[in-house]
Amino acid sequence: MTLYTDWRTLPQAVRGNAVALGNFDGVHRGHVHLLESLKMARPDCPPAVVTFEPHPRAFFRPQDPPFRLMRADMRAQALSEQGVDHVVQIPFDATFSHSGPRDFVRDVLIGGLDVAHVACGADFAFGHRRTGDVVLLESLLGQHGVGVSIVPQLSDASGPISSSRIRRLIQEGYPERAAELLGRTWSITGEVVQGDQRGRLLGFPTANIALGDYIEPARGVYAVRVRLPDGRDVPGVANVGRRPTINDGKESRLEAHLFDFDEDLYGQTLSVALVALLREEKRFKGLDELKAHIACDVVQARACLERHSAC
Ligand SMILES: Cc1cc2nc3c(=O)[nH]c(=O)nc-3n(C[C@H](O)[C@H](O)[C@H](O)COP(=O)(O)O)c2cc1C
Ligand SMILES: Nc1ncnc2c1ncn2[C@@H]1O[C@H](COP(=O)(O)OP(=O)(O)O)[C@@H](O)[C@H]1O
Repeated sequence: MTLYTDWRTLPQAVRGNAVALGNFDGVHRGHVHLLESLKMARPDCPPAVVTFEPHPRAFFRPQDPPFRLMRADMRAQALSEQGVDHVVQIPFDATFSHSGPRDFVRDVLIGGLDVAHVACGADFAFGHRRTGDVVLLESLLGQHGVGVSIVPQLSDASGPISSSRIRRLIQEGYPERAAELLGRTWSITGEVVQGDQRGRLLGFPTANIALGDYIEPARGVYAVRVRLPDGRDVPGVANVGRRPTINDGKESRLEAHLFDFDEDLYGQTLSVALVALLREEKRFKGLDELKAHIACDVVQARACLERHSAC
């Protein structure tokens, strides 16, 4: 998979492909269904994705709380795992946001990519003030002889599978249900930063990761699996929250304690998969009580991870 961030200078290999359009936050089962529909419509063309960064919602409402399910690099990797060879990630800036729907089709899809076919969801809206819809997209591309697959949202018993539904499940503390819709356990990827060096004193060192642009999951203690840069998967337990016992936590962060592990992790990029929520974050009377409770969390997390791996 190759990632391109300038649609004006795309090489020949990216032209003449079948293209799926969208934000693809989470690369969930609905997105995979869209990609499968694209591959079925044009089995003769390599599949490509045109997406945007930052997410348009973050560009228009920067004051809103973070909401991302996935970092852009992890999105590109997940798309690659679905057989996407080319990801065109358009920088969503003020100039781009002002281009109209006709500009987008003429300049990007035809001029930049010379698309052979396009697939998108029925609710795909594009161009300045979201004035372009799928009917306009079909009509504009039809003038160039390009077909469009408008793919209905994939649904389960509770309704359509969408990034916003997955976000709600994560915020409300249902990582297992979120995983069903994603097709994989939801994980947070980030660099391990320095904390207060208190974890080691407690007997439970924790790798601290800032939530950054990620949506804040329900605060509490989770059974986790931690993917290290060298590919090792280490079971562990993590706290997400503001650490009310210590009372110095101004912002919520993720702290993972890895089982049977004693290596320096500072500066490394980890992916922490939140498997199950074990309990809410609490304010304890003191560090001894916190320490005793973390020991119980470890036992519970180990049992929980064993149950999950047995499934
Ligand atoms: C499994 C686990 C559960 C935790 N639960 C709580 C909690 O309920 N309340 C709280 O205030 N802090 C909780 N913590 C956070 C600890 O206060 C924190 O990890 C410790 O102070 C170390 O901080 P440091 O990494 O900045 O040194 C928990 C940490 C772990 C690893
Ligand atoms: N089992 C482990 N789980 C998590 N971190 C570990 C573990 N063993 C060693 N470490 C290292 O210890 C650091 C955390 O120690 P801690 O005292 O909690 O410091 P900090 O407050 O900086 O997070 C981690 O960033 C990592 O480099």
